[in-house]
Amino acid sequence: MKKASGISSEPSAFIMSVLPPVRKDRIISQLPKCFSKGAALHTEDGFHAKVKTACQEQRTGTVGFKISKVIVVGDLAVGKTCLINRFCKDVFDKNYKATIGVDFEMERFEVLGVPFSLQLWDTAGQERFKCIASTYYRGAQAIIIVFDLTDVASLHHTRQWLEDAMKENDPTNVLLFLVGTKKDLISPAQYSANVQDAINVAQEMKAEYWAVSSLSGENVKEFFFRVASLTFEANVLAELEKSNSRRIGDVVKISNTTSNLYATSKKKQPNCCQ
Ligand SMILES: Nc1nc2c(ncn2[C@@H]2O[C@H](COP(=O)(O)OP(=O)(O)OP(=O)(O)O)[C@@H](O)[C@H]2O)c(=O)[nH]1
Ligand SMILES: [Mg+2]
Repeated sequence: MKKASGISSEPSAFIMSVLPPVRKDRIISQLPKCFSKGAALHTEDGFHAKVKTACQEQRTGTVGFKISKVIVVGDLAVGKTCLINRFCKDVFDKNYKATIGVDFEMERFEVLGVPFSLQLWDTAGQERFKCIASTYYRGAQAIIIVFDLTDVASLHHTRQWLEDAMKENDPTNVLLFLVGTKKDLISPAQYSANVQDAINVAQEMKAEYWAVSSLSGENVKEFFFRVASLTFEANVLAELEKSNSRRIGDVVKISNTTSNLYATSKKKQPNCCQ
């Protein structure tokens, strides 16, 4: 895993230029299903119609060149590093090696024919490294809050992890995921007895809930495909919104009218055009 030290947390042209090509098994042509309808960011069957049309017509603006930042937080040893390593490298290490500060992995996808990259930031759960790790929280488009399905205290601590991560981020612009790991270590009966508690926490946070196992790989790919798809969808919708407001701004300039409608849209114009 690449060490993050000395590397800016912002996407850079340098990183874009050294990206490997999109792997065949990272091509997403349909919106993957949510894990639980009780705690999902949305339960539509497919991508938003506007997003599908924009992709078909190649009107996705800068999305194809963007790298979206995703941070992974949660208590020590809940399985954050194993989750990322299972998805990115298809490996699992049963020995615990604490993350020191942060690491990151880059994953390239192709969603509805458009290239899309995620930068996955793996942060340290140990208290003594929290200070370094939290300096990398800023600018996240998605936050994955991880807990261990066999350790109920780690579920309770997720609220604090979310609060800390949100201090550095804009709540209206970030997608939240709550992930329970080590599903292989609990019986189906234990799982059923506790799942509602986790779903309640996810609903309270307005997060999408997933339960996974990095040892067996259960739900890991499905989960990251969902993260990539929903982050992509949000990016395209934001891009369309931006281009619509630019178009309204153009009308203001040409017609030079002072009607209420245009007066409102004029506020959206960038300073340089006023
Ligand atoms: N059985 C099982 N063990 C797991 C799973 N995921 C992680 N582990 C084990 O849990 C321990 C901690 O995993 P890590 O991924 O290093 O935990 P972490 O959250 O990154 O820990 P920090 O870096 O200290 O914050 C390791 O011994 C892993 O092998 C899983 O899905 N199933
Ligand atoms: Mg780790």
